[in-house]
Amino acid sequence: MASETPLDLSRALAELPGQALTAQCLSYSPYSKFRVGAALLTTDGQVFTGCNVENASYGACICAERTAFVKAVSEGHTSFRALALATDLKDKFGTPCGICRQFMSEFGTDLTVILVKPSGDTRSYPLSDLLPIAFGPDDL
Ligand SMILES: O=c1ccn([C@H]2C[C@H](O)[C@@H](CO)O2)c(=O)[nH]1
Ligand SMILES: [Zn+2]
Repeated sequence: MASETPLDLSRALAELPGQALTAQCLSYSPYSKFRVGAALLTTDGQVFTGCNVENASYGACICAERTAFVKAVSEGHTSFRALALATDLKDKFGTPCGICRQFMSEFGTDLTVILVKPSGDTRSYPLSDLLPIAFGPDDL
């Protein structure tokens, strides 16, 4: 396969918010009614989507971000470029919970996290800004 060009990367990044919004449609959230979607871009240009999946045993709920990461890692991917996160919040940007920040940081804190409003508005942060001085694999 040909190596990824900068044009491919900018197109992949531009498409990621829409893919997170599409993934949000599959949210299984009958308890919180808080619908979340995620789209995760690997460094080799593949995209894995995820949504939050809730459970009658509330503690068993899994967030959209971790759904996307578990799908990707279980298919052999451990190198990631960006994750887009879509919520229904209109007046502010929804942000990843603490567990997800830690979970994502396992695979590198240079990940770009793209927050997405229902309007399609975005705001991006390096994961290292969302989880400074993280505890990670190099600390063990
Ligand atoms: O970044 C977040 C924050 C929350 N949730 C989910 C967990 C639960 O299903 C619902 C309410 O917390 O939203 C996510 O998927 N991602
Ligand atoms: Zn979370």
